[in-house]
Amino acid sequence: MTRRVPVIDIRGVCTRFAGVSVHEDINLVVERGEMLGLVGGSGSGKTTLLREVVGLLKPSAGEVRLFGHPILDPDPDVRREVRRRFGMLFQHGALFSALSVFDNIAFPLRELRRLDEALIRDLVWMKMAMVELQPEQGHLMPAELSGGMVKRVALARALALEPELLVLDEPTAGLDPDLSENFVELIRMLQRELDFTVIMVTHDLATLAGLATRVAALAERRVVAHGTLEEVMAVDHPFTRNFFSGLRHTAAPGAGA
Ligand SMILES: Nc1ncnc2c1ncn2[C@@H]1O[C@H](COP(=O)(O)OP(=O)(O)OP(=O)(O)O)[C@@H](O)[C@H]1O
Repeated sequence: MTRRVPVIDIRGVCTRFAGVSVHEDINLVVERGEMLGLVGGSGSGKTTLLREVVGLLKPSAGEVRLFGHPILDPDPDVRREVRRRFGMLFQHGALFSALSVFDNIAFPLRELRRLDEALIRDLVWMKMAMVELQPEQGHLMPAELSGGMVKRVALARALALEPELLVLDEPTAGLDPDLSENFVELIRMLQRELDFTVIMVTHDLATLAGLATRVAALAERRVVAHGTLEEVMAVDHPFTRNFFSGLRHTAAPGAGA
């Protein structure tokens, strides 16, 4: 029987900045269709790990493989092929401020695919419809958008190449609870429809409970808990006790599993 290649395979990753260790021997596997929520205290290295997953940062030791290939494969053709298979929504620099909504969403299509403009237009409009934006909103500039719209445009851009993997850094940060809930529902609906895999960093318990099928907790430079939300909540560690204390007092989480 052949084993399915994991979407993300983080192997023995160690990260040091100027001699200070942030990660020591991180090992995590994300299988196809999973939505992994990464949690951890401030400065525990969550965003750094996401940057290593997408190849923006090289770990000091160990490696990250996406779809069976090292994200930093020496062959540029392999790197480009892997790059086309994931989309990302990072908290900072979510949109290019000098580009319209349309051009933001078209950006990865122009950068990583050779397509004619008529096809790009159709694809951009399709992605806009997916995130409930009207075609006439395509000419708006990022500064003219509400916080919720910025998130939806950034999501449309992350989905432009029909990725198999979506990488989300604090997807609901800065949204009020209603907008946050709508955005979580939109991601959940799109995931059911498009069947992509997700890795996300979040501080928000509602986002975690609403989306994550698995959770990994980073503390003391390591993964201290990994499993379903219920399993991770049950781990007796100072970080998990503190982080989940709010959830324990509310109704059972409606995890996206
Ligand atoms: N490029 C860098 N150079 C030096 N130190 C860095 C760099 N990037 C991150 N760090 C340090 O690594 C540690 C982890 O940072 P990171 O942003 O990954 O944490 P985080 O868990 O995402 O935190 P938060 O929840 O506050 O966003 C921090 O101490 C940070 O100062």
